[in-house]
Amino acid sequence: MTEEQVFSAWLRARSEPDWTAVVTHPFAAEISRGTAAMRRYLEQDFQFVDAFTALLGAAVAAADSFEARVAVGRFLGQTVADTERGYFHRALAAVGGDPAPPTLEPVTIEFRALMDEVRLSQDYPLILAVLCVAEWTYLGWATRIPVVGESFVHREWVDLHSGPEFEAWVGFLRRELDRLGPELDEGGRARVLDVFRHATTLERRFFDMAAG
Ligand SMILES: Cc1ncc(CN)c(N)n1
Repeated sequence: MTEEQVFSAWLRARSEPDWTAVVTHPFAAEISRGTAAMRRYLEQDFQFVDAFTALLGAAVAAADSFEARVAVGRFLGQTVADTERGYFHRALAAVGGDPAPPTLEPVTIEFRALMDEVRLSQDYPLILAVLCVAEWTYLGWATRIPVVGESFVHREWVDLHSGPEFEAWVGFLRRELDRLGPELDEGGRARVLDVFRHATTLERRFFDMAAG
């Protein structure tokens, strides 16, 4: 099977032009240069990460193998609950951000609703679809940008979403979709595509919101 034939590549190809718009988004370039207005982005993204963490927990519960539960559980415990949590606390303090902002942007509300919906479905391929979009698009922009700014707020955010460990995590999510896709019937594949596309559109709108 060629790269283009695997399920994850099929999903990504059908999520254009939004996919390319996310990984080439001007706000991502702003993050890399360290000139972006990060406060609103980080405040809203901390609310995203809360629902995303719950979704990772659902993936542990819904996965169909011990090895998959371990891979997701390890990422949840070591990266999100440790490195990423620490980053958010330090970065929000540095930019004067509110960890519990009074207002959630419409795109934040919609993204959280999508994550809650697939979490409650306990449908592993649907859960994987959202996780894969969120991580693969971030790997996409974070590995494209050549130079990062001096501030840890920008540098660590790029580091968190690039490098061999993050690549391996995205590779795992893709392989899980590639393994499960051929086992789904047409309706099942269409549902995964629907969620994948919706999440990609929300990623684009999230960056649009951050860019102001
Ligand atoms: C909106 C969004 N999408 C993805 C990621 C990467 N976990 C994030 N932090 N925020």
